[in-house]
Amino acid sequence: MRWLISHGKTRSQGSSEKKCLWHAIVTILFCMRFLKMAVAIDQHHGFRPFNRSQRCRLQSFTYLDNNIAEISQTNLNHSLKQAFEVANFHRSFSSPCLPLATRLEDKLDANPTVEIVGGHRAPRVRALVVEVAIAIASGIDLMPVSSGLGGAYFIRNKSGDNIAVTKPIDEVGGLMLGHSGMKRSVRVGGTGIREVAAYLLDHDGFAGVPPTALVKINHIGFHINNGAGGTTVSDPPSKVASLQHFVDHDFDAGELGPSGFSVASVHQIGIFDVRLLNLDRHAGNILVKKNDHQENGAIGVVDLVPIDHGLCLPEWLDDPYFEWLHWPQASVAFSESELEYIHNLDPFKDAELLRSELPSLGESSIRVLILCTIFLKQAASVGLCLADIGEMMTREFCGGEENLSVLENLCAKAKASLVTKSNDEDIYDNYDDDDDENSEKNLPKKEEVTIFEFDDESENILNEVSDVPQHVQFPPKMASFSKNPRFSSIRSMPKLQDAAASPPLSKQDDYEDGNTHHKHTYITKENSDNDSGDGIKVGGLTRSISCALHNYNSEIEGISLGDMSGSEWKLFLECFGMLLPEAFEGAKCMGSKQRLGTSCKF
Ligand SMILES: Nc1ncnc2c1ncn2[C@@H]1O[C@H](COP(=O)(O)OP(=O)(O)OP(=O)(O)O)[C@@H](O)[C@H]1O
Repeated sequence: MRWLISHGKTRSQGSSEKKCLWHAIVTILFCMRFLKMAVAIDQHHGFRPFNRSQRCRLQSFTYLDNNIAEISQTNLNHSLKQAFEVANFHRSFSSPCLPLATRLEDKLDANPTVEIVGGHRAPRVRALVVEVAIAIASGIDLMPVSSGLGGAYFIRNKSGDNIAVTKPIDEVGGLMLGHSGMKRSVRVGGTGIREVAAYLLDHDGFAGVPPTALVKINHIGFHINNGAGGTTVSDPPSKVASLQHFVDHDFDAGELGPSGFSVASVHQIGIFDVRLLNLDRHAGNILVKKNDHQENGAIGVVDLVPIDHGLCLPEWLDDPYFEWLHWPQASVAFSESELEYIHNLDPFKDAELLRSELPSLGESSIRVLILCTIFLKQAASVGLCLADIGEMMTREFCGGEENLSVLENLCAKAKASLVTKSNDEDIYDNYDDDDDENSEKNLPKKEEVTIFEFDDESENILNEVSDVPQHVQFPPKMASFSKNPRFSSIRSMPKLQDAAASPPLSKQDDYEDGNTHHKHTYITKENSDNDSGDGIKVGGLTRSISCALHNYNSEIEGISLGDMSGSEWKLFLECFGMLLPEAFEGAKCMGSKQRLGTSCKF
């Protein structure tokens, strides 16, 4: 190797410098292949010629080899340099043969330390994983992040610079996998996949979501819950986690306030949040990078970087949190290029992307994306601004009561008309009351869905987590109607309880949507005595919602989109589309100028 480097260097002084550099790289790749074979032999056969540190070095080269196509020329040189440093080639590989690994640190090396398990096709993630793999191979420690709700770690390179942030999916706020998380509509264990979905959906880096992947990562520094609330090192954990590129920043938006932010940067994040129905866009989740200093020392141009997308794409329409909603920039009309970007969004293509890249993301969440994107496109096309749109999606507190958002009301109305249409067409003839009595037989047992043991096999973990939402649909508990005077047309809608906001009509309902085929088990129990509270009238039938999983049943609110068959969903979208123009008229009554006033400048 030494010869190789010096050979490359000497020749590179001549005219064919570039050619020689590539010659050296190709030769190195050749050597890597050889080393890779050695690693394979080392891992899969009883004969283990390498000790721990040698194995680490070999792995760092193997990662580089596997991912070399993804790395740009600059990164390649940098990564090669780092890999050489890690490998520390002045030490010989001709170590004596060692006995089978018995030490803990040797056990750790039995598997690769970082492996992509979701979002393979996303740009720039392989380079990120290579960098992290090299850092881990060099023996760095994980640094728990002090801010946030816990469960995040910084990963540093050998020089001590942060290069990535990783969040194991089982460490969110100490909650159990599969249970309701910080928001009921996103389960614990479902946040990592949403972080990756957000990156995949941020086409052309429009909002600036940092490269993110879902990985299986093996590091002794992870917190292990051993059941007794303590940490043990006897069984080093292999965890599924989101892995995100670390973005150098100076503040978060909460520390600075919005006055220095450009209209475009606020719009880009806002448009993104609307599409994905982000429930958690608080100011701490917007990083701020200074670009410029004004003469008076004030902060000039800044870049905004959105992070923490674990609470996007909920399983049903939930109440989003948009920090930017009352920032003046949100009331400025969209620019031509923003309108073009919105116009070019294709929600069905996005849905396909998620289905193919992240198959364990539930269909109900994908429908939320489709619906919100359609809403955004239509709203922007009639001239609504970001603040108008965000307001229509946000619930309103009125007299101590939470009212459904305008968007939710529109969906409830569309669902109600769907039921009416469906009844007219007699599509529910197959509904059988007798079957309903047996419905609980079809339910997953309580333990099956409430207990999620962490498993070494990441795919199993992801499937377990995703199984819950796919089998159990929670019919919405309806809140009262929006009383927002801006949306007079919505106010005239009937009360939801009477409007039959579509609880499921059969225990099992297959639907086809695009290339996928889904089966849902609904949880219903007939109770004709109860037509108040949870009782919802549907086409003359009144049912109360009985859920075997009591801890999930209480306080669940929101309109579910996942409980419709494929044909119902199509019909629903049609109805929804027809309701939009009238709703937008109401929103337009109050123009952005009125909200902004005249003295507002950026
Ligand atoms: N990509 C990143 N680049 C730089 N810093 C980051 C990045 N991601 C997270 N951080 C830092 O880590 C902190 C915690 O991250 P994050 O907000 O994603 O975790 P969290 O535990 O979900 O927090 P919370 O839910 O309270 O917002 C952030 O406040 C930020 O300082």
